[in-house]
Amino acid sequence: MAGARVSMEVGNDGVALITLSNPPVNALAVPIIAGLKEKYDEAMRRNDVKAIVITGENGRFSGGFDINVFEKVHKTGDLSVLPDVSVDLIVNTIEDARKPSVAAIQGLALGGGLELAMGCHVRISAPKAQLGLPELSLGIIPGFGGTQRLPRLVGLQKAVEMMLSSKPITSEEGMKLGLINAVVSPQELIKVSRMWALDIADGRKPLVRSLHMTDNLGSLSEAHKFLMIAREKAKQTARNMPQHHACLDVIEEGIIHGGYSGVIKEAKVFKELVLTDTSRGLVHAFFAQRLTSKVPGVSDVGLKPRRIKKVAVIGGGLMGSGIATALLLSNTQVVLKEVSAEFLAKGIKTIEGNIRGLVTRGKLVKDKGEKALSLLKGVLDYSEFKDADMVIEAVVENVSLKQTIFSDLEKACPPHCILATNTSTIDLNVVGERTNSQERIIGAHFFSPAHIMPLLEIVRTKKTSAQVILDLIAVGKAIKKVPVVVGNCTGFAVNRAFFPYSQSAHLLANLGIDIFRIDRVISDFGMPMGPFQLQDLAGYGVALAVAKEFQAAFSDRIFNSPLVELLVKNGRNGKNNGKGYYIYEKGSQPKPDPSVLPVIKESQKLTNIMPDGKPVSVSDEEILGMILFPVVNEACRVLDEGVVVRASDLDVASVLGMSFPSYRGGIIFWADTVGPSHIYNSLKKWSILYGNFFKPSQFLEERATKGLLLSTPASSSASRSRL
Ligand SMILES: C[C@H](O)CC(=O)SCCNC(=O)CCNC(=O)[C@H](O)C(C)(C)COP(=O)(O)OP(=O)(O)OC[C@H]1O[C@@H](n2cnc3c(N)ncnc32)[C@H](O)[C@@H]1OP(=O)(O)O
Repeated sequence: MAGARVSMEVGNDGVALITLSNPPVNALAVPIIAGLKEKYDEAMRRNDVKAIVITGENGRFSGGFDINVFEKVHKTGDLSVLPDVSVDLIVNTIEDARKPSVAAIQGLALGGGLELAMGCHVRISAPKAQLGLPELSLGIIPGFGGTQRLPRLVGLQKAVEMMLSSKPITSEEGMKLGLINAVVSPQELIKVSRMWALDIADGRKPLVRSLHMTDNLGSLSEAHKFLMIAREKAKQTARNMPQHHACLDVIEEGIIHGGYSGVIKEAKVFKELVLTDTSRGLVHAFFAQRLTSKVPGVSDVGLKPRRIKKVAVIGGGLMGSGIATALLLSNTQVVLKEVSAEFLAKGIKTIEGNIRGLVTRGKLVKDKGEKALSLLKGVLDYSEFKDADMVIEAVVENVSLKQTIFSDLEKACPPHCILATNTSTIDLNVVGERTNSQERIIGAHFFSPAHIMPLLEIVRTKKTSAQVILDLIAVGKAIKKVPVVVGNCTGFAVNRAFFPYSQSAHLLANLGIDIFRIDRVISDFGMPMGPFQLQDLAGYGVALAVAKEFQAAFSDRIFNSPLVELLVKNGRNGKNNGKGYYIYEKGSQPKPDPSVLPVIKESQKLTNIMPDGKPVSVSDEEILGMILFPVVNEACRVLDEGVVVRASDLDVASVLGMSFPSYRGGIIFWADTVGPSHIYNSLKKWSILYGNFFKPSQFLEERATKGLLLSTPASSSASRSRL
């Protein structure tokens, strides 16, 4: 890895300062690990070295083992590229050395970075450093002794919580828990660490090997009981993922047979987990998410994002107030415009509710909440728009209303102001038809609730300028969203790719397959809920409106199901009125409602698509394919038309916008795991049996017949770019 190096300076005090340097996060790449070993060997040999301090360059200790190495293993299957760090470096070279080591932490010590620090005899930290073991979020477990040392330092309960949640704590909290020995100012960090190292070397302070500690572990029976509860919880929260149970097993090994046994088992299980599909999917998702803001022609042409100080939001409904909340929380001044005092008051109340709700749930400190609210101003006209840097329009989906607003905006806003719309259905070229500002018109497609859902689809037209796209990417990141740049088409990327999702569910229901079985198969796969429960939640009005949009745009591959209309006719309105496919009662889980079955029968009678009038007989695997392969098929068209920059952007969008399980890597990554030719052959078979809805797209057919993965980039001439 270019630029990765480890340096060592030996001071007159006899302390060797070892510095890790591998920008931007000092990841423990293979050359860094080799460099550390080499410097340690030198420090041990030299008589003028009494003690060692390890630190990281540029205010960061280390972001952990180099995740690129996992990607390499995933591509080659070759585990030999994983160096033996746990025993050879951390136990033998650092922890069991004759000379003491102190970790001087700043910024972050995550994963292998924290494990390296825990192998040292003392940890001194600057304030507000992030400390954590997020390995489970990559489908693996800590592999440099973290499963053993963390419980010994902070206690079993806290250690399990930190590992299973993958969430970091601050150095201040670490100090309270016993993970950190002292929190000092950044200016004093190295000085205090050197002194502490010398105090140990000269016997004034004890040398503590955390792997040998036992006093924080509690009794064996308490540990057993706690781990049993943790396993039960993991069954619910981490379905389909092996790393949570594996982590608990490895922790238990160390509690029963001692830390060193635990370290040995950890290393073995770590290597096994690296090869799982879960790790492949999660590592892919990690890099894919970081790639979305790299947009050719936008982020690589030397442009710098402009500062967006003031944003005007038009419309204080659910979306507008959610968007305003997200902006306020990132310290942006927001002007909220509504058409009447009554609507404005309602919008402001929703924003206040959003922010105070975060405070109540402990997700935001009160002062920050109040500061955010102080940045909000409600208005009824455009006078405050004269110095706005960006406007986000979030009114109802009405073409002529939006056109009027955009032509008003052109007059009310300064020429540099970005004009964004949150439309999820209307063509952006049509929205800006009555303006001469096409280059600064852009889509900012948030997902509801906008202050919580992490995806932001940035919709560009052929005329949107690169500067405006870059600015919106920067705003998206500032408000903690993951921006994905997409082209202008019905449904954009996520809603477009997933429109067949509920359609196929309806098609199966009309073929006589039990809807509750369909939902179970889909939630077993890892979606948060099945398509019917999702429809109940979103509301039938939304289902009907969305179906209409897609019917108009893609009439060649639509299944027209009368079911939702029949439900509405029968007084059902989903979760809204407590009566949908499921029964909704306060305080209990939704229960399948048998009284919906006659309505489904009526729909089956109307569509009359069951072969010989009899329900079709299919396996669970076929149900999964019949629901998700049409989604893959439409995702292929999205790729073919160049609606997304790259296949992995669609993976990220599917995970963050549709809650497709991240451990399956995203819709295209998963499809490539299943195999394009299997998907193609299945769709072809079903299209013969059940019609055009399943007909494979040209892109899928080509990939399948040529034996190519769907994620393989198309040659630029072959794809019909919308970007
Ligand atoms: C054996 C061990 O137990 C196994 C391990 O240690 S596994 C690794 C455990 N560590 C982690 O999971 C941390 C992963 N990293 C992160 O969460 C975040 O990157 C961070 C909190 C460190 C920094 O976040 P942020 O400042 O927002 O920067 P972010 O954009 O995420 O990352 C900056 C760059 O560093 C890279 N990076 C971050 N951590 C990395 C790592 N551990 N290895 C390789 N690259 C890493 C990112 O890919 C990104 O690269 P890019 O600029 O080319 O896109």
